[in-house]
Amino acid sequence: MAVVKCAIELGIADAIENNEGPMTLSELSSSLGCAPSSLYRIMRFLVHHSIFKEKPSSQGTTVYVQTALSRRLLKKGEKSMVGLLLFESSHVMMAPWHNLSSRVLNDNNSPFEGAHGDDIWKYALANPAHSKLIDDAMACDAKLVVPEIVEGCPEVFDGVKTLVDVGGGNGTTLQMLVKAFPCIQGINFDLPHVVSAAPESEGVQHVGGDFFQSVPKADAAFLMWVLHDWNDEECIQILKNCKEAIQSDKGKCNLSLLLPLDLHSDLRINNYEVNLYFSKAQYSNDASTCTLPCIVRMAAGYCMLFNVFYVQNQSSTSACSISSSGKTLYTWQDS
Ligand SMILES: C[S@@+](CC[C@H](N)C(=O)[O-])C[C@H]1O[C@@H](n2cnc3c(N)ncnc32)[C@H](O)[C@@H]1O
Repeated sequence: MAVVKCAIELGIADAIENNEGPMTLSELSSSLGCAPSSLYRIMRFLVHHSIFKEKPSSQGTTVYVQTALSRRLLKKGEKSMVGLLLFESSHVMMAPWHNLSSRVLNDNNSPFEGAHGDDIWKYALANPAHSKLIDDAMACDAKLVVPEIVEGCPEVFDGVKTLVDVGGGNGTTLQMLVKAFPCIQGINFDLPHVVSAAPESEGVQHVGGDFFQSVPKADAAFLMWVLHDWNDEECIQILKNCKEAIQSDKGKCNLSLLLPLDLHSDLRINNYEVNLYFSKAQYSNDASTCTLPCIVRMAAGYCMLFNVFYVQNQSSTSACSISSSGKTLYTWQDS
């Protein structure tokens, strides 16, 4: 993480991109204004981890070449992950790792609170610079993920006229969804200090509040990178408030499921299928089960988030199962 942060701060990927071609160590070090010997050690590490590539040049020297991964380290551009990497490698986010043993010894103790005295959201309220780091991190993730949602399962937005993004950050996600589906009116719902710093955007209304209290009314609720922050009881409260916000005779509900990877490690490697078993099978013509569009994401390396969209008024679910290559890996009753 430290070396990746160093590469971003030095602007290594930007220098190679601006050069419009591979660079030797001496070209790169003079472009960045640093000593070749120190830079060599950084580049050796980054090449070893396949972030940059090394190849022989026609002049017999070695040159450094950009890869798809190193382009994530460009400071600008739609595919840049710099915001997320600078957030995760910030002093504030690294400090809790030094409290890991106290978390193991005392399960109720959050490492973040141990390091900073408050949970991350209260800390962000009191520290606007950290709040902006969070927003920028999430926005750069959204720029990668939302186009996949738009392209991969546009049908989940069919008929949705109003969409509330619950914990929507600075509204980047909704801005992109509303652009892709202009019939949708977006409501970006987040804590008051977050929405007050969010940029205005056509088709997106910012609403400040607390999702543990209530969620603004809409045809559909959308949650991304939210439930992993909370325990089961808190997730249930958030989801209940989402359900309250959606009229029962219309709309779509976004159902999310978190699974610990240590329990379901085989989920990592296979293709996933989520089956919802309907008590009233109106979604499909005659079958009592169907596979719905589903987005599977890794969340922080320890759990998976399944986002399943279903039409709320068409049927009620009584059970859900997740299977991979025909083998049922997880079942979940009484939804
Ligand atoms: C990890 S971010 C996800 C942002 C956005 N959904 C995305 O994927 O880019 C979690 C968001 O939840 C918001 N949040 C935390 N507690 C909240 C609360 N009680 N009510 C509303 N929003 C909250 C945070 O401010 C933050 O923007």
